[in-house]
Amino acid sequence: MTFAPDTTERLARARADLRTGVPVVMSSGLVILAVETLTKDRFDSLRSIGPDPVLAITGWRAHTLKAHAYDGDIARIALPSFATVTWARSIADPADDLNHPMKGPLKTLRDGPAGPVHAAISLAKSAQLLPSVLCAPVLDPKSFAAANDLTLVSTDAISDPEASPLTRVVHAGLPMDASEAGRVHIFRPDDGGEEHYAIEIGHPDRGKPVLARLHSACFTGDVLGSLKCDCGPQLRGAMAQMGSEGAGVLLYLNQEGRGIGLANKMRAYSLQDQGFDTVEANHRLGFADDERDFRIGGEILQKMGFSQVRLLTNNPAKIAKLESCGLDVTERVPLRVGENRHNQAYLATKASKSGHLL
Ligand SMILES: Nc1nc2c(ncn2[C@@H]2O[C@H](COP(=O)(O)OP(=O)(O)OP(=O)(O)O)[C@@H](O)[C@H]2O)c(=O)[nH]1
Ligand SMILES: [Zn+2]
Repeated sequence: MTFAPDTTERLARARADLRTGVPVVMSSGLVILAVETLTKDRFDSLRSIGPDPVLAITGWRAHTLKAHAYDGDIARIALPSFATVTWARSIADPADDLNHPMKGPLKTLRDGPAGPVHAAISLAKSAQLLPSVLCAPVLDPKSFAAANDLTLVSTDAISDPEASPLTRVVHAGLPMDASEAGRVHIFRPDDGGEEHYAIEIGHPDRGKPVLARLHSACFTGDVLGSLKCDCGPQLRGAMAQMGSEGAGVLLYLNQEGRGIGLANKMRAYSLQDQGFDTVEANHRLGFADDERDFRIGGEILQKMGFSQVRLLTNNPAKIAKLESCGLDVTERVPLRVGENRHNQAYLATKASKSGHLL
């Protein structure tokens, strides 16, 4: 019997720590701080630990900064003696890139293990922060964490995260425009992450393919009626189709901004104001085109008793991911609604760069 948090619970704490600017200690012997929430005091403390702290960024961000990424999809930059919090932020955050394109010379490291640094960046991403961390080595991570009252996390657990199991916490009826026979189910992950919702329409037969949609949260499109994307019309179009067929299930997955979070999506929008397209903006921020984990959708559908789906989507990646979770996608049902003059280029980019079907 113990009250001590387990590996998953420690990860949840670590994400909260990074978001509040508190360092996290990794079992492989690194103390890390997220650049986005870095303060001068903590920066100075980290430097006082010893020599050789590094600033880690992703390969995408390194590419934008014309820095060598010897570690593949991440790069470790040796911290120059003149480095300040503002300097570190300018490396992590592309907001000012066009005004100050020359940040270097940046010396990236080739030697030494990159795996733990890779894990540290994954942790920052899962905290929905800019994917950049300051790392300093410590010889005895356990003692360092205990002495400073910091969270100690397993590097292996971050490097190889399993999808957290989801529990259905409640469901209740909800009459809606699309159908009066609506029901909302709330699913909560065990790891303290975002909850996801399933909107069930009618009484879909569990023995037959269900009309289904995996919708990723889009605050700007779903709530504000943004014309920059097609999410709002897709959400309402999918619900209307389920309503008119009398049955269906829409998963509302809280993976805002293709999994990078609303703050980062708005950073991407600000870059789009500067002329970059939706994919380029993600890359300049250091993210891949799409950071979503569709295993969540697969698990919810299976927990609800569905094994066969007719999937409303234009995105072949969603079909592939559901099938890899063991679901049978018997049909792709196209969902082309909501095109307007503001989102034409966005939709064209999704087709040309992300493989969306027209
Ligand atoms: N990072 C980023 N996310 C965006 C942008 N525009 C929209 N999104 C997000 O993209 C996601 C769109 O989700 P979906 O419509 O479910 O997915 P999709 O990949 O377009 O696939 P289908 O609509 O099923 O064809 C939402 O999470 C939006 O918040 C953008 O410019 N940048
Ligand atoms: Zn949208």
